[in-house]
Amino acid sequence: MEGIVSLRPATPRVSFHFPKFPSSRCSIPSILRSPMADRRICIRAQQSDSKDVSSTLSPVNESEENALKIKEWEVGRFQDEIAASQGIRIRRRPPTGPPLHYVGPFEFRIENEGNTPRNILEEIVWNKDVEVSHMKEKKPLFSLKKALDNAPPARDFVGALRASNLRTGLPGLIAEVKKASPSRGVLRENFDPVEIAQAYEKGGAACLSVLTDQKFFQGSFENLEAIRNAGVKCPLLCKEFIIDAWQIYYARTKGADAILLIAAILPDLDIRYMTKICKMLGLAALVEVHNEQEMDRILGIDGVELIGINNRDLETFKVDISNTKKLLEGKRGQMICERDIIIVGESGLFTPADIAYVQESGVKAVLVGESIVKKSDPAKGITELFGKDISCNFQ
Ligand SMILES: O=P(O)(O)OC[C@@H](O)[C@@H](O)c1c[nH]c2ccccc12
Repeated sequence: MEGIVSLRPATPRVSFHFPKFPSSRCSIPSILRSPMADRRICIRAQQSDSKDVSSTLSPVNESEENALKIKEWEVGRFQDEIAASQGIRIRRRPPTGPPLHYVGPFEFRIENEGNTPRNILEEIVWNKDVEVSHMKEKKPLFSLKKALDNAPPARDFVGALRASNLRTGLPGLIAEVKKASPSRGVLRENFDPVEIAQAYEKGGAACLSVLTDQKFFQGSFENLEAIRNAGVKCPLLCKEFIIDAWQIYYARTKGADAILLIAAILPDLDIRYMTKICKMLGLAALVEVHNEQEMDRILGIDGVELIGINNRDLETFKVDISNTKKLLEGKRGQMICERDIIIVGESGLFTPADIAYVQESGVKAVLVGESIVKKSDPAKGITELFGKDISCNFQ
């Protein structure tokens, strides 16, 4: 939104065509935001070499600019409305008052919610929104698409989990390269991502998860790239807060084999759209849920092969591994079996008893960070976690 305020075309060479939305009360898919945002970047790119031209702004431009701001604001409201109707509490960006000259319903004009995030997940999402819009400016989608040709080939993430489960009779392990988290602080001081990744592979991990969020998890895309380039064979999950399809392309150019889609922040239509993009790029999508409502939403989407049940509530950080069991009971578990969906038990797993508990609940894979990354030898950490050596050498 900030960028729009500073948009000052020197000459009226840019014309805007707004999609026609019937009324400010109706719902439109949030993915419709992307063309708008892309247009914004495009316009800014066209203007990048112009001096400060604000004084030469004609009244026509001024009203076009206001119209753009109003439409973007309305689209933002539609997005939040759709999300809320699906039980999503996380708003995509801080609420702003309606733009100047807005002539919509009166209730919008007197509303003032303030711009404090309601919880940590919302704070992460708001930060990510700003971060992604800056990254998109530097590397627009067309240049990312070109970079795809030079990316290392995508490997079979789901296949690796299935094979490991068959080989060991235990859940396939996705071992997480995680330096820190907002809830636990720094987990490992001397943190060498490649060394940790190699130890995980040696210890019998089927796949790895690499956190790429810098601000809250001290991760990076450099870590992901370095692990891939070091020749680690385990397929890699890019652990990122994805809110825009652009990030999926970016992850692929950095060597990811899978990405994470979090149901608590993405409406159904985004998940449908993004899983299709993943298929197109040869990536696996791990769709993460935390409660029954999210699980039911995801089971209503065709083509989802991999669902993660997070035992940690990302809004409060409370961890409860019985969440995995709860979400797999009854009809849901049956449906998952029939469709041959792989369930990944995520977070808070520390002991062989924890692994046995989630396995009995129906998971075929687990995602583990803290308990193994903290060990001086993460390979041994895996043996301790499973209560036996699961490395390939041993079998
Ligand atoms: O360190 P733990 O408790 O073993 O958790 C790992 C993983 O499940 C957790 O890092 C995670 C699950 N979903 C996420 C979404 C974003 C960031 C992190 C996560």
